[in-house]
Amino acid sequence: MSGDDKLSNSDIDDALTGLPGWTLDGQEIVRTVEMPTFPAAIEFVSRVADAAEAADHHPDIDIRWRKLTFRLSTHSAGGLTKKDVHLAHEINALLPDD
Ligand SMILES: C[C@H](O)[C@H](O)[C@H]1CNC2=NC(N)=NC(=O)C2=N1
Repeated sequence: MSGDDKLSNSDIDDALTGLPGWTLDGQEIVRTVEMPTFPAAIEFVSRVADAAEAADHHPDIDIRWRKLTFRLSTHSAGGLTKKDVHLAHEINALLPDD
């Protein structure tokens, strides 16, 4: 299986088990996080942007004051692939501990 292959439903379920905060929404995985301030939210987006560029894989990002929603899917595959799971793990790793 290559990184561009669409994941099966059971692969997606397994991946979500190891991805705290992420949920499935149709063909995408989604996580909303809240930062303490708007500047902190923008700084976090910048760190995610660096990870996304390094991975050559880019989330859709919704910014509302200090609340950020990240949506991941692989456009070229029309669904979820390992690339989405990897980037979701990277985004989680950038978050401060709860
Ligand atoms: C050429 C480049 O690899 C592609 O355009 C990448 C860029 N970032 C991407 N990001 C996402 N989320 N899905 C893609 O299919 C995608 N394709």
